[in-house]
Amino acid sequence: MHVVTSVEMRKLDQYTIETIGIPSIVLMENAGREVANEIIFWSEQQKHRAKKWLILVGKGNNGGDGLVAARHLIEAGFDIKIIYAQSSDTFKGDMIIQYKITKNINLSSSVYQKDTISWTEYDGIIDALLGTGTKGTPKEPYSSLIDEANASGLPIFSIDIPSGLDADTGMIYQPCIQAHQTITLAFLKCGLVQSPGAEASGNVIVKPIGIPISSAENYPIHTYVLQPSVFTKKLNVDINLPRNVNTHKGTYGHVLVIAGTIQMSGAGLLCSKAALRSGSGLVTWILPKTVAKHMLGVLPEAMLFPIEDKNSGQWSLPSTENIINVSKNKESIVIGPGLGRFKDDELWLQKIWEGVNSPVVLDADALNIISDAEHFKDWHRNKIPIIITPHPGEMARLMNCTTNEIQENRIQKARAYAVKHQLIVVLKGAHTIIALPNGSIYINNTGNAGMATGGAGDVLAGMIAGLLAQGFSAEQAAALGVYHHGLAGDRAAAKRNSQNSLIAGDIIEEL
Ligand SMILES: NC(=O)C1=CN([C@@H]2O[C@H](COP(=O)(O)OP(=O)(O)OC[C@H]3O[C@@H](n4cnc5c(N)ncnc54)[C@H](O)[C@@H]3O)[C@@H](O)[C@H]2O)[C@H](O)CC1
Ligand SMILES: [K+]
Repeated sequence: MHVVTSVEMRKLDQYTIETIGIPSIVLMENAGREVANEIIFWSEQQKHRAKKWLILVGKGNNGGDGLVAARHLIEAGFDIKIIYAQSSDTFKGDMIIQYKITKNINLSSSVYQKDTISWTEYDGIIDALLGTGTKGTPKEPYSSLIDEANASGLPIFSIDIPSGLDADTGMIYQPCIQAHQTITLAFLKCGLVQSPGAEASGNVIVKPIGIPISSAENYPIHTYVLQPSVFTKKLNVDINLPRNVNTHKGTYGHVLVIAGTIQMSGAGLLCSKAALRSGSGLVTWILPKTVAKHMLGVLPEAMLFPIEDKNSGQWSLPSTENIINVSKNKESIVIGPGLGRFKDDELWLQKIWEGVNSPVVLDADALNIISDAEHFKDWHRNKIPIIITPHPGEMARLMNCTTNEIQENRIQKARAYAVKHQLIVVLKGAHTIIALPNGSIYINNTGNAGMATGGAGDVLAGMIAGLLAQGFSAEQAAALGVYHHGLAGDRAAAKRNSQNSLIAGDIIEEL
């Protein structure tokens, strides 16, 4: 469940080699053997023999893993050909040892020359070119070799990471191996669970090579992929906890939804319904009076609290007093879906922020208000837990950078903002990132592209507020909300046998 950067991986390697005393050559032998076993397992499932493989070998330890795999595949009756990206005079350390062994057993090999490989003769490729030692875009001849391998149409099994992937950010260089499967060693690498790296890696499996899992605890690694074991072990929550019989709706809390305008009333509706569907006992939706008139009975399970709006259907500064009064007996508050921008909205948000005493979820325009706030820097450092749920564009505005800069380093950006402002950041997108004030990161792997649809964010904000209302901590509510939001989206897409036609309401129905 741990996810590491290349630097962290090297530290864990060093700890294992120097402190525990397992020689690196043993780790490499274990790695190569695990890769060979995966290839044997896969080839046995193919209709035809699939035993003629090319192993593309780089000059570093990733290449060494490949040479070990070659030996074990030969022993298993495979027909193996090694293609060295570079000549052996560039090899060092464990790679020289492996190279000599392959020479001693006369393994068939040659140094790569452009357009000389007859790819169609082979059943598959092992990519042992570049691993966590990659720095920047693959240089020649790696670049041409990667292009040829991708063009061959053969299934490619990458060792540790697909060559051409940035192991830390998930960005892919040009070119990057498009792997059928990636056998990553010891721990997941960050780049394997962030787009577009996740897509280039194909099916990712983690294989132990002798580095103790406990080393990641001691190191300490604080990045995890959200999965049931992480909920129980790290977030101390059992996702299947049944409800206690002797309870009533008050047990499950009361959410205050501050959302919606005449143009975007649906956002408040989706947010309120999602809060109910995530299990909160009660929901009060506070909204401009003109909008409220049209919402009577639309969501009978939610209570409406109309706010004077002088027939504008918009928010205004004087509403803060009512909002703060209504918030008094609520367990959680969500501000922002369909809120729109209005005169003095920064002062409006600051007054509410300073006046309420329950955990707050900030989404959509509430985040844009903060981005434009002159002196936001401090008025959030108060007693209540804050969860913000920006999409990459909103995160870019909050951090005063471009959306691309966010997407190129999602984990670092989300972590930096969460630690600096001491709040929880839910950075939405493929593989949503949850960053905690202490720097811990949870990466979500549920969900699908069909959820890129208007209102999906309103649903997530409502879900997180609904979970907060039930007494989950801010990090539990953020993680549970993101994880189940994606699961519900996956179920909805499966039910409709389509991602394209998914709409936000379908997600709520699958909760
Ligand atoms: N460290 C260990 O105990 C183990 C590591 N394992 C495997 O080793 C790799 C990491 O190996 P490393 O030697 O650090 O480098 P790489 O093999 O990943 O390749 C980098 C290699 O290639 C050169 N290089 C770097 N960037 C580029 C580029 N853009 N273009 C061309 N060439 C490049 C660089 O000089 C290096 O020499 C790890 O992924 C594991 O696969 C074992 O699995 C376990 C023990
Ligand atoms: K590789």
